[in-house]
Amino acid sequence: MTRKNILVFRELPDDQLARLQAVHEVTVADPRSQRAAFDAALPLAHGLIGSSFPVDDALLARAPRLEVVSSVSVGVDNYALASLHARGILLCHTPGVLDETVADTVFALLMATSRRVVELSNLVRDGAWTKNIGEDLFGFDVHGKTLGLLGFGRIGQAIARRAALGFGMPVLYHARRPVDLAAQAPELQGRAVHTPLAELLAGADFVVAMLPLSDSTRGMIDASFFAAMKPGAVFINGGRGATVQEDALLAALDHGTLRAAGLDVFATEPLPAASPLRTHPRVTPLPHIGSATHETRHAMAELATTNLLQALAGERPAAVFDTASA
Ligand SMILES: NC(=O)C1=CN([C@@H]2O[C@H](COP(=O)(O)OP(=O)(O)OC[C@H]3O[C@@H](n4cnc5c(N)ncnc54)[C@H](OP(=O)(O)O)[C@@H]3O)[C@@H](O)[C@H]2O)C=CC1
Ligand SMILES: O=CC(=O)O
Repeated sequence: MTRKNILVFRELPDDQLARLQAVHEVTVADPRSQRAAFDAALPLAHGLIGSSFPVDDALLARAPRLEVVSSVSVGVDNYALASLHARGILLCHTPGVLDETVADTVFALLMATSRRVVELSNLVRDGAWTKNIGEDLFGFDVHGKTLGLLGFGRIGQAIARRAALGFGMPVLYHARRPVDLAAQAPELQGRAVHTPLAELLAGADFVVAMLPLSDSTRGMIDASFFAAMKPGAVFINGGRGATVQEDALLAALDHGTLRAAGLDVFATEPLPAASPLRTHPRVTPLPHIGSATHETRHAMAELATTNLLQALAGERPAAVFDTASA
């Protein structure tokens, strides 16, 4: 087989890099820190692999030989989908291998916000645990409360399983189409119910957004959304930051009835130092760590590498994103 040129734009584990180097010519160059090397390799590249960097129209215009882009992520909002589709460039991603880990992270945020884990841990660290804590520092139960899920795909369903089967939580979910639970998630039959958004927001004690970022979801979590939430409810975002209007979220915390927010994702990442979300007392912020365990990040890199090798060999990769659907 002809050796092709691969440009790795975000570090890969050594064993996956070795799989690529065994078959192809590989350049590793992070466009943020090794711009000149990246720019030199891009026009020759047949395949790109990496994550967390915008592969936009301008970048694609400088990559005339490109056949495949393999993202080490499930979300594809960093990619110029229309141009990829128009040029017939395959886009691969990593669905499925991170679902359980991301669902764990979302549950960590549910627990942290409702039981005030970070705040009370800091109280101990600060030497302020001088007597039994009083009601002013009590939390709220998670078990038995109602969970409202926005997005009920692979990860949403993994969150719903934890909530319904582990925590006895009724689950209301919102997606554009109801899911055939008998076929896709029989264990959630009778436990998760497709619900109109207004009804979900009025009934849920925890609202978890697990949405992709697209034209239809950008900014959809706005002031009217927060105003429609049950008083005292908690908001968690594990999907993409730009689905939320962050000013509206802050207003709901400061002037509305939102109890707390747990956020793994932000409209701008890393979160700017000046963002009030960084230090708000009722916000638990995380640095986009949904899938960040050793096991899962390795599984993502392995799937992305397999996708790329398959595509460059002229085979149908294991996980192709349908750019025509965007
Ligand atoms: N924090 C992190 O580290 C991570 C974040 N993510 C994010 O989570 C997203 C979801 O991943 P995954 O579960 O695998 O994706 P899926 O494609 O399996 O699920 C997406 C869900 O969102 C629903 N949805 C899409 N558009 C809308 C809309 N306009 N209104 C209501 N529901 C909508 C879909 O249903 P329907 O099409 O019927 O509307 C579906 O239920 C990723 O795209 C990524 O952005 C993923 C991994 C890690
Ligand atoms: O945000 C992470 C992803 O895999 O998408």
